[in-house]
Amino acid sequence: MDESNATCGKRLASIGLENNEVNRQAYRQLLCTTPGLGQYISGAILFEETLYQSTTDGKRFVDCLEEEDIVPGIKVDKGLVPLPGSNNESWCQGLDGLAQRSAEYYKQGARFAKWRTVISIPNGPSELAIQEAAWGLARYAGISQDNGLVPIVEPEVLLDGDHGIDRTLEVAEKVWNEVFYFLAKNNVIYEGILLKPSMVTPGAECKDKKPSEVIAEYTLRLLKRRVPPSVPGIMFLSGGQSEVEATLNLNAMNQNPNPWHVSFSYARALQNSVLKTWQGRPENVQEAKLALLARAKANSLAQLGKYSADGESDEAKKGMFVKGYVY
Ligand SMILES: O=P(O)(O)OC[C@H]1O[C@](O)(COP(=O)(O)O)[C@@H](O)[C@@H]1O
Repeated sequence: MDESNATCGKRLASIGLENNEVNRQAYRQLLCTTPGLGQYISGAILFEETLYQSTTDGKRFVDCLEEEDIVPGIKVDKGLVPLPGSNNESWCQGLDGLAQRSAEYYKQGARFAKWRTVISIPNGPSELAIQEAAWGLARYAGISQDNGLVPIVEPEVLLDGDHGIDRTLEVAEKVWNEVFYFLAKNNVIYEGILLKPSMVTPGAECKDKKPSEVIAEYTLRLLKRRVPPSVPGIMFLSGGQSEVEATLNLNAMNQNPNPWHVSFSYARALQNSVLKTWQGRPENVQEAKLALLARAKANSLAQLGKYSADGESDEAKKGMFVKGYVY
């Protein structure tokens, strides 16, 4: 639930709400005060505004989460900007002043951090963009650990493009190669990081769609080739997949043993039916909380390999990919 204000605005616009602090607070309040959520969710990434925000009754969101045994985290990157000298690619800002900000976030209750950068397959990816993404993630990870925060390392390989699944695997291998190279150079402790990768899927516009079993097989192949077993957890992003697709893919990955805890850190694939149920109306809040619990439970089962899609709604099966989506 760490959407930057611009991204949160897109989510609110999808249900006809204005992007202002009151509406963002109302939405985050719905999420943070869902009783029982802690049975299925162990951490929540917050945007800076939310870390310092309270409910309308004056209770800090951080305290609401802690009561549910949900560990609060903080998105620390400052977003994407064009990367000069590249093929219309981007780089992620936020290293300046990061040590001081991280120390402040820790005081406010954050115990982990997130930095999201992106790699575009149709635009290259150029060596420069991959190196820049990897270096930024590694520098951020070192600074986070130095300030007591567990860094989530997120180089998102975007879904955009008509390439097949083999091309995604090839690019993802390159990206994780560089990421671990620079993590090592920065003396980052592997036992104290979490990864947030994209699943290895065909591009969104590729005609050759693949079933969950194949996506799971490719994604695990990537992880086994590139991720040391000392890394404790892999929390996937959903990247525009439908809620059901993201859950089925995670479930398929957990059908067989692997050295990590393979789980989820979804935004859209947890929140879509919640938003659609809520519609910004106070009378829908209870039902929206139930929708959140249902998605959280489904993914909690999937990280044990025990999920079945029987009875899922049509809304949950709708894809959320938007071509050229810029956060
Ligand atoms: O905060 P940003 O940079 O706008 O990122 C957008 C979203 O990307 C994520 O990292 C992954 O989201 P999805 O699961 O929707 O792909 C979220 O945590 C975040 O809200």
